[in-house]
Amino acid sequence: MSSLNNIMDSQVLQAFFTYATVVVLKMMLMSPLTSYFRLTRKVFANLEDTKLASPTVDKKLVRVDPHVERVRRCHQNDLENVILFVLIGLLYSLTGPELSTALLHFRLFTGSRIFHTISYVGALPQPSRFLSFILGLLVTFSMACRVLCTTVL
Ligand SMILES: N[C@@H](CCC(=O)N[C@@H](CS)C(=O)NCC(=O)O)C(=O)O
Repeated sequence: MSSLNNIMDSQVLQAFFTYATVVVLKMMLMSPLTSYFRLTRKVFANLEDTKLASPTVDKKLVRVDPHVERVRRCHQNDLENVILFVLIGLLYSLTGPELSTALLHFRLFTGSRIFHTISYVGALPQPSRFLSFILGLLVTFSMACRVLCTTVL
């Protein structure tokens, strides 16, 4: 129990919890954002959902809209990247990295995912989205290398 307390006292772990929560909260925002676009653009995924916008069930409201699909793809991309960051980041935090190095990793990843969302939802010109995606991927990769170096070597 006392070793668990020692682990929880780690500044790196506390920083990781903070940044992981920020990036997960950002990802959680994508669902309400999708709903916002569905309601304002009257675009629904299921027949029964159309009643949210029209008094009767309306088949015409079940359709695909480019704006809704853009937000959905952005959410999907978060799922492909944020979950890996949370998993690898936790292992990385347990390897005892320098606080400054760990903070650099966590901040770069969080910033890259926020910028990825802005560039995707805002349809900014490429390579803005690509660069933010690759930065986040490299950060996760760097943390994974540290985990493997600590455990294998
Ligand atoms: N699953 C992704 C893998 C590659 C990736 O994540 N690329 C970034 C930078 S171009 C992206 O934002 N892809 C758009 C997307 O996932 O919808 C894809 O199909 O594009």
